[in-house]
Amino acid sequence: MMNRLADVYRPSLSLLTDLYQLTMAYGYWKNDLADRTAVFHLFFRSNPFDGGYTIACGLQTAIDYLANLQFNDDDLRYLETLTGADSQPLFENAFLDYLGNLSFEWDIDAIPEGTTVYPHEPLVRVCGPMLQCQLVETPLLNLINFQTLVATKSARVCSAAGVFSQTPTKDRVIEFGLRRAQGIDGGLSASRASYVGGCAGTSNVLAGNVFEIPIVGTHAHSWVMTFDSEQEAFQRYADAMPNNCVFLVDTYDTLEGVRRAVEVGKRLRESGHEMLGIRLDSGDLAWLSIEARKILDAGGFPDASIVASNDLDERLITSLKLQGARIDTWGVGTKLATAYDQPALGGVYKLGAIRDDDGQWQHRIKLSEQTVKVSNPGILQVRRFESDGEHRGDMIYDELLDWRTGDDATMIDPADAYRQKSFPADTTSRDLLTPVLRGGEVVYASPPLDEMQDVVHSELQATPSAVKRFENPHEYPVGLEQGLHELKAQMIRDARARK
Ligand SMILES: Nc1ncnc2c1ncn2[C@@H]1O[C@H](COP(=O)(O)OP(=O)(O)OP(=O)(O)O)[C@@H](O)[C@H]1O
Ligand SMILES: O=P(O)(O)OC[C@H]1O[C@H](OP(=O)(O)OP(=O)(O)O)[C@H](O)[C@@H]1O
Ligand SMILES: O=C(O)c1cccnc1
Repeated sequence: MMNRLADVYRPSLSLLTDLYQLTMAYGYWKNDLADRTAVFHLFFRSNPFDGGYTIACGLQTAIDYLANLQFNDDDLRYLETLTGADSQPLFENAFLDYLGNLSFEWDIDAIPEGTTVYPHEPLVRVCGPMLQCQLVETPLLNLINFQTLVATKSARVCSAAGVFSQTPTKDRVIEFGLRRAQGIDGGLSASRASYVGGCAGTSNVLAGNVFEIPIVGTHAHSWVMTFDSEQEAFQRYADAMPNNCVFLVDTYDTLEGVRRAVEVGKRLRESGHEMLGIRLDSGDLAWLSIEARKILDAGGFPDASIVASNDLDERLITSLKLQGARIDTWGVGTKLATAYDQPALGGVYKLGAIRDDDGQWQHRIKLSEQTVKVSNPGILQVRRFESDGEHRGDMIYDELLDWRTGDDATMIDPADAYRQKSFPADTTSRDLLTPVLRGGEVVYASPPLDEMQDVVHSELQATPSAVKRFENPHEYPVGLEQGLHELKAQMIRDARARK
């Protein structure tokens, strides 16, 4: 059956899940476990891009999804058609009625967008009826994994360009990735996450409309190729759009192109408009930008921007900067929007605790051959310690255990119990997980995207520079609170003894 795109991107997203969430939901319902209270954590196990940090992103999208989640009649009619191996319906009608009448009750806490986050830290904590927690595993991972990945890439690209430098520069990064993005939502989500991560704008007009992100556009080679000469192409563009003139100068001979842009720019000025700049899209971008800068300055255009594009990423930008490139606007497409060198963040969603028949919390753990992959039990929170304006370490602690704010804190590396770090009780600290839903109602007002960018900026200012470097970054200290570490070790011993 062929659907129009407008039908596929539907208002109800309750079917945007893996079937196994629904088979488990059915199982919980059949076993009278649907309403058993449980807590799950969404976390990842390693920073992307061999980097030292990650930028949390996608929460507002996730909240929007959760706040509007419902199984409508169309969804239920589809689920009714599903059959098992014996050709009998997969789900009883009474279960589908139950889904249709579900009123969601989760308490959800999450780390605000733009915050630096690290492996093993819960980005989202979902507490509520087991069935309801289970249902949202796949969509939460879908929404948070990708945007967190792209926001991290964006922060890296923007750092390389100097966007976050202490001494302000003119540098800005524009995201140009829509044509190479992973489909419609890949493009839209990438534009949002790129903006949160520090980009100044996007070429994606739909993202501009949906997220109120500044949009930016120059012109392509086809424009220049349409006319008999480059000079004519620039002039006709200036006549048509005098208030948005960035000329792409590399169709034939780049430096000749810059000289022609200057000529057209002078005529434009006579008509009361200013040429905004030129764009380089091939050749040696360092050398060409240096030469182009000289031509623009000598021609009376010291404020004209030099935009560069062509397979740029954080490493290439770093190299171009070291070569003295005079580029001030970095157009970054494919490598940013597709998170080219690491196409997925390996975020996972694991059960941390469940209430028993007597209402007592029972810790839960998932074993693995690799110690670092063993999940953390409990109702987890993250405490970030800071001193002298710098982040010093994050401690994952269990709200069910005895550690309390104001106690001395000792944390233990989950991958190596011999690595410990302590913070005296008077160390400045804050909890990262913040209430976002209570009893299914949204209690958190997402800040505007501009403010999320500011969070990225201040978070990176406070991140040790050794953690931020691209090559062999220093591992930021993240540990388990001592009591949690001991509980986990005991649970691992008990579970292995049971095998
Ligand atoms: N000075 C430089 N130092 C390092 N890499 C550079 C430099 N200048 C350009 N590059 C990068 O080198 C790669 C190749 O660029 P080049 O223009 O030679 O090839 P191209 O992309 O095939 O060109 P075209 O778009 O004309 O086909 C691009 O990723 C570009 O960004
Ligand atoms: O290189 P990216 O970071 O993805 O940036 C976007 C690219 O898209 C456009 O050209 P396109 O790639 O369509 O064609 P071209 O390579 O022939 O210029 C533009 O000129 C950039 O080069
Ligand atoms: O506006 C541009 O220059 C642009 C937009 C998308 C992709 N490449 C370039």
